[in-house]
Amino acid sequence: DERGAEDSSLQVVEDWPVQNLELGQVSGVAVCPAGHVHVFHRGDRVWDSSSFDDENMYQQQDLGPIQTDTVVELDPSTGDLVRSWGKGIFFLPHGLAMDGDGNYWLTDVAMHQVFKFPASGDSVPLLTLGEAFQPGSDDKHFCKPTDVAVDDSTGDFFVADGYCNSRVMKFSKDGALLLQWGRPSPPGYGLSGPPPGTFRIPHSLAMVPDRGEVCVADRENGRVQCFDIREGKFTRMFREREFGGRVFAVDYNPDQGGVLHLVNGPTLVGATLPVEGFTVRFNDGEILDTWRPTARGFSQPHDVASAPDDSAVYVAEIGPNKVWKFVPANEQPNVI
Ligand SMILES: O=C(N[C@@H](O)C(=O)O)c1ccccc1
Repeated sequence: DERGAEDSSLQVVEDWPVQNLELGQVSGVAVCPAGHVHVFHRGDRVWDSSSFDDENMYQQQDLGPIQTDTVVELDPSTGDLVRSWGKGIFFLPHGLAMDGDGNYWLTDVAMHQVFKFPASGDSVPLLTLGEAFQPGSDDKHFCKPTDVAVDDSTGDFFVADGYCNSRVMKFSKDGALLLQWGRPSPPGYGLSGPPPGTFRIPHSLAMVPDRGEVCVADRENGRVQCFDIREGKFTRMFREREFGGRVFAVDYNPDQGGVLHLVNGPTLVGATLPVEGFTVRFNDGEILDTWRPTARGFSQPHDVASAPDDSAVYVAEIGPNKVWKFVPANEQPNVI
């Protein structure tokens, strides 16, 4: 068969998860230190054009929190449900990250808040930032915060804030604001795109621990920007024509000498480039591989995750409301 020993290109694992998990819009995916796959989804809620008014106030607060478990833990090899939690807590799930202790870091765009929950899945948060349902852009408020990334060496964490702010904020492990940077991209710019340090929806974060950087999926600018974690100084950018105009999520994996996994998004206008995943070499931005779940590609991939020493890559997708698993072609489970 065509699976050569050297074929490390990623392929979707068919029938993973084996069971239908009845997920709602799948907004976040993360891999915990134990290698389990954790998924953040919206149950019966959807984010559509009626969800917010033009002051970014959530319009369905009267519905109360989602009444099904919004965090689902899956076995990495079968996709079987291991455990779920999060019933009665969230209104509009968005970002999910896990730290080296297996704690959950989540954002809710309706509540404009960032939460840390314990690995136990207990429903009492260890940390809550932002004022419930109150958007803002000062030190105590977010506006539809999108993601979190944790520096396990210090416990400091970064928040991508967000749809209606254009900044990255750095907090100490106790939630004290240490630093923030970023501003909205100015309208109109040349072929090289808007200046570094400006954003049009910082949508996803990836820690790059071995280089002391944090990378940001600058969604509507169709690029990834990286910054040093001490001063927030711009270090490098990844922006390839093949990405098209939107990059929804980014993940860093130290294997293969250090690679980024990223997913782009459907182009809103004009020529339709494929909606797919990219494996990009961190050192020079070379696209090493592109991958998609079907010939047609994704429809709305929303988050991507992987773990060191594990060749699997997981993608959360809104629309089909699925989580996909990809592995190198030469590691596909042997189907007899
Ligand atoms: O970006 C949007 N949604 C996704 O990213 C998401 O669902 O997280 C969105 C924007 C405007 C209106 C409706 C949805």
